[in-house]
Amino acid sequence: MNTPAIRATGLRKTFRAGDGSTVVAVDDVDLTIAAGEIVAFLGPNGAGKTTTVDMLLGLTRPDAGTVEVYGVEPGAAVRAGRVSAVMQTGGLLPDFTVEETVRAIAATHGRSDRVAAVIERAALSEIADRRVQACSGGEQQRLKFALALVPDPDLVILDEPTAGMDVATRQHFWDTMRADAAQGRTIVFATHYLAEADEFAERTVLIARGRIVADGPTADVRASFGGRTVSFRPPDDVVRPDGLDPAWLARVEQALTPLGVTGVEVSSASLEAAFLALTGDASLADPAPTTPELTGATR
Ligand SMILES: Nc1ncnc2c1ncn2[C@@H]1O[C@H](COP(=O)(O)OP(=O)(O)OP(=O)(O)O)[C@@H](O)[C@H]1O
Repeated sequence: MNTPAIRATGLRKTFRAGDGSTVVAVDDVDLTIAAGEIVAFLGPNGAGKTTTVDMLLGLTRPDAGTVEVYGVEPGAAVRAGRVSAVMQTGGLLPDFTVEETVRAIAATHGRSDRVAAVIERAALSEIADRRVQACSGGEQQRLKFALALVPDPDLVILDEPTAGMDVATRQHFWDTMRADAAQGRTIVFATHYLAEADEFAERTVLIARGRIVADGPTADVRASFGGRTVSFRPPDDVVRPDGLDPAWLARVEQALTPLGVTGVEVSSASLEAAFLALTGDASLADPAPTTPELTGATR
């Protein structure tokens, strides 16, 4: 069998909180990621995503457990240019231009040949001469992404990669990621955007309070916990500014089809429903839809 990109077993990390108590940030995490997978590491704030990513990259030493990246310890994999990361924090030099930043990092890797390619890949050509301090949050994020691509790594680990990006930039970012994955790059990204996991990851690892609570194909994670949702659009004449006609609703409960309901759709429950069921975290719920729609969940 091919060596997995990541093999982590029994990972555990605790921190001492300000009040002297112990916080278990990561609690007995086992994770194996095969080469070429796109994996979302999904969890609410404080779930343990960053701490896990730090351990996968060798930035933090686990209290217990082991991590191998392509069969070697993470630091060695990083030094060999096989893995790189886009982290939430981490400095860019404000007075450098975008291109100077890429050149400086490329030089440290001995990969000055990669400068033009990564600038193009991260869609930075138009702002190559812009100083970092004048770049927007999303542009800085793209620059970090470019820096991560400099060593042409087999594995890219991204911690909240699209934070600060607008919709179009985010879309372009993921198109690039997908193209890279199609060529065999392994991509692991931490996110608390459910939609991003749903749309871009083949596999979702759901983490809550330091523990993995679900791990599988994203569609399965979505389907296995949320039951089924039936949604349909009501006829126009029962839609009111403040909602749906309650008398009509009562009749709908008695019988659906004779009431002129069209466009009935049966779809899997959202990943969000799975997330809420598994983590009990309501902070990630989408706002209520503005278009009146009826939905009913069944088990
Ligand atoms: N250096 C530290 N000292 C003390 N506690 C820490 C430290 N780093 C992390 N923690 C705690 O460990 C837990 C997990 O944090 P972590 O940053 O890994 O979560 P996360 O899932 O990445 O969250 P977010 O989405 O907010 O980035 C949290 O309770 C956090 O407060």
